[in-house]
Amino acid sequence: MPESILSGILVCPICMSAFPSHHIPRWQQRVQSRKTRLQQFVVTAQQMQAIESRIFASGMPVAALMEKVGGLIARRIQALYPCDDRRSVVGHRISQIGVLVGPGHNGGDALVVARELFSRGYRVNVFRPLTKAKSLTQDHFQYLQSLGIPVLENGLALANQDVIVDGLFGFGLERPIEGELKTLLDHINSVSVPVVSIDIPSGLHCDTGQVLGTAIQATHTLCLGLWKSGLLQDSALDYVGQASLIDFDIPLKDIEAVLGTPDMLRITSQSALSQLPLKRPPDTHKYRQGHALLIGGSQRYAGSIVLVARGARATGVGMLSIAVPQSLKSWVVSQVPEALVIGCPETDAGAISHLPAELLLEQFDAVAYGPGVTTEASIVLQQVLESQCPLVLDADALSLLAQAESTWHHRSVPIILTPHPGEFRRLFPDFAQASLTKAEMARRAAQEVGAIVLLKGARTVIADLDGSVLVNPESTPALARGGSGDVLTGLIGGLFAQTQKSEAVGAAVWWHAQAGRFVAQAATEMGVDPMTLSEQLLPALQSILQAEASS
Ligand SMILES: NC(=O)C1=CN([C@@H]2O[C@H](COP(=O)(O)OP(=O)(O)OC[C@H]3O[C@@H](n4cnc5c(N)ncnc54)[C@H](O)[C@@H]3O)[C@@H](O)[C@H]2O)[C@@H](O)CC1
Ligand SMILES: [K+]
Repeated sequence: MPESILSGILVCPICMSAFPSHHIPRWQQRVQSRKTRLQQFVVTAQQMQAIESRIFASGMPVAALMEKVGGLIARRIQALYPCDDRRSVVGHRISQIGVLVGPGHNGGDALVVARELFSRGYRVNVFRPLTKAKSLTQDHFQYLQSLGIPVLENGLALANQDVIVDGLFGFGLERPIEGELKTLLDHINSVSVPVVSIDIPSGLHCDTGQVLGTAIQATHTLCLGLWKSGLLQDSALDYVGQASLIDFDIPLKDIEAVLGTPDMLRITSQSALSQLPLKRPPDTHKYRQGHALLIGGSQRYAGSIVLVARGARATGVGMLSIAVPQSLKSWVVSQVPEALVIGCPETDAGAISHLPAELLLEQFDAVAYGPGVTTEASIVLQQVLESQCPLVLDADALSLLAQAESTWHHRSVPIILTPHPGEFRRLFPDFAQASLTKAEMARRAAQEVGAIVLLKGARTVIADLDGSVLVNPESTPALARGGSGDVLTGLIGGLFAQTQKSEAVGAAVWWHAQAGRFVAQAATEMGVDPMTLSEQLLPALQSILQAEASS
């Protein structure tokens, strides 16, 4: 497909779309769209079993599926760790692979992988710590022995391999790993041999991501078929390593039959880019592009409101108003010259005491309130809650909200809460339980109060009022830094003012995380300060759009 370059963006010469790929053949589009949708689904062990049962009931033999999956895993491992054929000195080639085999079908997969890699020239050593096995797994083991593939007597010898394949337990793990097995896994974790885990790192709970006794710290996790919920939990991140999906062509109809309207979805580039960049009608004017009001700042935390404003500015919002303590007004004007800055009466400590009566909140399409306001600003909270305006509440506003009466619950106009885990605990003590996943905590909170709840973390989740949850699967620890949340609040406020759609919240979270990754790549994780982050929001988005257009 020929492409022309306009202002540095790859565009289709036929219709000038930034996505020339839409002219690819229909069958290819169907395959592409299936792959895109597949990346969005998240399942529990029970749901995966139900999907698997449907496939088997439709006639797919269990052994055939295992063979197919094992072959795909072997190919991926071969690409990650090419075999040392002694003819090449390029790349990280390896010769010895140790395969840890469990009693169930995760172990069966591992045995197919072992056999395939053996046939492709790798030296393979298998270790099977538990002798009882499901019959298919046992059959594979018997065949593997007949091929002369060595079986290790002692699992500690796995530490001498170039790479370890972990096929001990998958989604069938049902109790904590103890005794000799625990010693073995702890030993594997203590040596610096790369580990590729099949489906999930052995020891992680498939649904909650909690460690049952101990768990493998994988270098790569090759998740089979559909993303398992446990891999998307903050607590799993130390174990999962680099995670990717092995698509073994599960029919969409079986996924849809089991998941129905999915109650949890991963945010993907494709889903976020269906929102971003926001489309502007050619004949638009500034008042049609949303008017956002940002309320924040105090003498003590003066800079936060500027970071919010810089986030909002990147969204292209038509009009930006900013309410700050009177004493900060001229400085904020100098930082955000395009904004209408409103000086508010302030307390002795330099916080906003109340919003001026002439400031009509109803004229705004969204109000973002909270960063830097201190916990003195409780009158302002009442004023914004009583307005008929969509609200984004963050930072100190959430601490104030935790002390407020519950009259704001199920407000008729949207309200978006953006707590980090500490703020969430103060707001929703009943739902902040270690036994619940973050998604479940956010879901219960959202339904209890009738608000969109964005619970921050390494894997931020967003719960909507209808019980659905989005999880952002890619981010960077570089964003764990004072002020980066202010930029996010601005992004949400700016996007929501223009769209009035809850999808804007997921798009903002994705954009913020991708910008963090973009800056970290150019300037290391240390370089992701909130000012730089806010400056790079648009270059990051542009770079992703270009990559998508040329792929
Ligand atoms: N879902 C799918 O569509 C597919 C799944 N496959 C594989 O099958 C796996 C699931 O297989 P299984 O259901 O057999 O489960 P697992 O292979 O995870 O293991 C279950 C076995 O381990 C035992 N076990 C559980 N916890 C234990 C513990 N703490 N200590 C000792 N033994 C313990 C159980 O009694 C059972 O025998 C997946 O993770 C995946 O690797 C693939 O083969 C093909 C397709
Ligand atoms: K595993």
